[in-house]
Amino acid sequence: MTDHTTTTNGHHPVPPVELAVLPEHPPVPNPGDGPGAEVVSITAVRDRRHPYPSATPQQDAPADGSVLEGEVIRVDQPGEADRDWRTELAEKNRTRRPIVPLWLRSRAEAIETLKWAGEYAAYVSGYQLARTPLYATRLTLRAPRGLARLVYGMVRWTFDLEGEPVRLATVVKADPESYLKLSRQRDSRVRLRVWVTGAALVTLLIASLVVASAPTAAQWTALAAAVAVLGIVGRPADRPLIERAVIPTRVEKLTSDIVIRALSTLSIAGITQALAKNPADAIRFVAPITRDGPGWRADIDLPYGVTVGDVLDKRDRLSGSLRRPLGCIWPEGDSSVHEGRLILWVGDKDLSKTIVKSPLLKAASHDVFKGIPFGNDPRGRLITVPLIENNVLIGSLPGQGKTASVRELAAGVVLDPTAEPWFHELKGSGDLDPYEKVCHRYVSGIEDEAIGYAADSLVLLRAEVMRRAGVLKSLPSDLCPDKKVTRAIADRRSLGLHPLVCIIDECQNLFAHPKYGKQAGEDAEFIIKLGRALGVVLILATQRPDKDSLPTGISANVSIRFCLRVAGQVENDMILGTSAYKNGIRATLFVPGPPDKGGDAGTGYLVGATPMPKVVKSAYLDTTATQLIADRAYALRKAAGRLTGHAAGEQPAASAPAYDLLADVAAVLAADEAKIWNEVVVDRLAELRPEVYGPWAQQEGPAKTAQLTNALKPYGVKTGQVWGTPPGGGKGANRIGIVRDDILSAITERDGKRGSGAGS
Ligand SMILES: Nc1ncnc2c1ncn2[C@@H]1O[C@H](COP(=O)(O)OP(=O)(O)OP(=O)(O)O)[C@@H](O)[C@H]1O
Repeated sequence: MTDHTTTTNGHHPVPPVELAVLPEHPPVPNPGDGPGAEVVSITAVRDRRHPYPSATPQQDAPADGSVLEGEVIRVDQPGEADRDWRTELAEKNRTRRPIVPLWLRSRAEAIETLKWAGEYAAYVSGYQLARTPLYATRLTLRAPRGLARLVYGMVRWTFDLEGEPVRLATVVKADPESYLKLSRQRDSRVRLRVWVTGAALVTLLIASLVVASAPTAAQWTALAAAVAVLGIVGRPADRPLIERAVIPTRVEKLTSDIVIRALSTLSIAGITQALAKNPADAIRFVAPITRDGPGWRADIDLPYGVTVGDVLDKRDRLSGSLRRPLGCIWPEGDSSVHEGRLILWVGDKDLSKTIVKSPLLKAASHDVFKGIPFGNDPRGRLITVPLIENNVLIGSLPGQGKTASVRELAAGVVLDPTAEPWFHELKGSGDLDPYEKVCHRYVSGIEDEAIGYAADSLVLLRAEVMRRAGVLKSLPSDLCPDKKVTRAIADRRSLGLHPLVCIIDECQNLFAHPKYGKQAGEDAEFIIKLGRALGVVLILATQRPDKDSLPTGISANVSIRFCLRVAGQVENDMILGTSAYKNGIRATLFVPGPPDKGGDAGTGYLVGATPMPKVVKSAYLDTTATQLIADRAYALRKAAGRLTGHAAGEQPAASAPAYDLLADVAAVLAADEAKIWNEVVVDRLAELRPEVYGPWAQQEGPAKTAQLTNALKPYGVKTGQVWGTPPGGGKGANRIGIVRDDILSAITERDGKRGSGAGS
């Protein structure tokens, strides 16, 4: 490393000239000093002491001839760096290996692993049990050979026939001494062995007599055992009895050599150069390579100057070098450490060929406040998307799995009977049709009418957001301390703050529409910004993520993004957020096409749902499975009395906006009514538009009054105590009511704003 110098000076700023080197201590007299000592040049000595000799002696002294005091200090100090044991301890803590194996730390993963083990054991047992007749036949066929082998072996052993060739050799050699010795040994052996064999035969005979007099089952068992033993003895050397239930896995163990070899073939200049300079230490493994889920995990520090993004770009080459299918290779960064930290996970199974089963398939019901099980990461861990207080944007090229992902999220929504589904599928393919019967609002189509319906939904949703804001604000703080919708608040039906999930699949057809597009974009942005805390969730899916089809106000404000295969950086960053591509989150690495053609459809980058961006394969529900879930949701909702709107057979309002509250209130007030009670206004509104205000009028007392108070709040109209008399006549009283002039001024103010083009 280059050894740079710098200077310190206690008194003056350091001038840009080389400083005089002053000895720290006065010079100690040298025995060589004195008469006759060698005379040396002081400049030459200085130059020798200084790591970088001065080019010209003239530059040594400052121009004014003054001497500056100071000391030359090297930037890189010699010797070992002082180590701070606390820092080292912190580092060790950070990199320590888990006491409990990774798969045991997550309950879900542990259950999954045990399930695999159980399934494997059950499969092997089933496989072998099914083959017992085959094994029995084999043993029976081999039993005669086994009997022959047994008899032959016993005879040879009893009469010590193994020694026969040696005894014959002594005869041939005419060696009587050895022959006699061997014969004596044989005779004594045979004497003993004849007794042993005789005893064995007698035992066998007694056993046979016992079996002959035993019940038939015992006889068959004994016969089976005898045949089995003889069959085993008679087996040919090259043919095993039992067949393997599974072909042994050929997945190569991941080792550091394999990883280094693979990284070195990626043609990344930084890696190639570092390996050439220092093959042993260029690529560092910060932890041992371990099993992590159904695959191997290597934590690597790439050479200086190389980032994980460089490696992500070459995933296909990595697949070739590691000799594993592309769907098994999942390099990931850990930017919480640094940009060069690579976590290379090599799976046993190809993710693209895996179909993830939705846990919702068997769920009786679901709670959207717990998030929606969405899919698996490459390590087979379930990933849940938190829906409440979020909005979701899904994007990809056509045919990469957007609708399938939307279907899974929709399944979680419909299975929560408290959630109100507003589903719009603007391609007309009918992919969400199974859910139609449970939706409060539903449309499927690409024609203007369907687009207009979706646009109306956003207008209504915007008004709903405003209404909810008023209701939430008026809730006492002990009931709603955080001013946001919680499960408890959502369950209070009278408040109307239940989760409302609006899905717009193929939303580019709405936002790029010449008539509805602009307003729909503004409404969607408004809903995304304000609806989060109010239980209103927007899920948008698009196959054309450009700024005309996806207003930037939307793409900038959604909190959860799922990007399946896209064509390039621009689309990638439109869906996943600015700089995602630069940071190595690149949905361009997925292979186009459905799984049966080797593609990665259904696999994408999920950002915002987990602390770090994740590759996730969404759970797949085909039409039959979706239908099953929808049927279950329908039954649930029917039982809970939660089939509303479209599901209850209501026709959509002819055009948006469905109602204009201020205009309606103004319409029900007579010109001479300066002040009027809320309850009277609500009754008149219900008469005017029963489909909209009918439910308001059905409420009793304070709730009825509060309904109008809350609904007027977003318009800046306040209610207060006003004097009035009951409509049918009676005693006058002070009750909560409105002032007609307040309504008229709110209308004037709003219309003035609209006229000047200032939207909210
Ligand atoms: N999670 C998944 N698992 C397995 N296969 C999937 C998955 N998602 C999608 N596929 C496959 O990809 C095909 C296309 O999926 P899908 O219709 O959801 O794509 P899309 O992006 O909505 O297409 P388009 O933009 O044309 O509407 C499906 O028919 C299915 O075969």
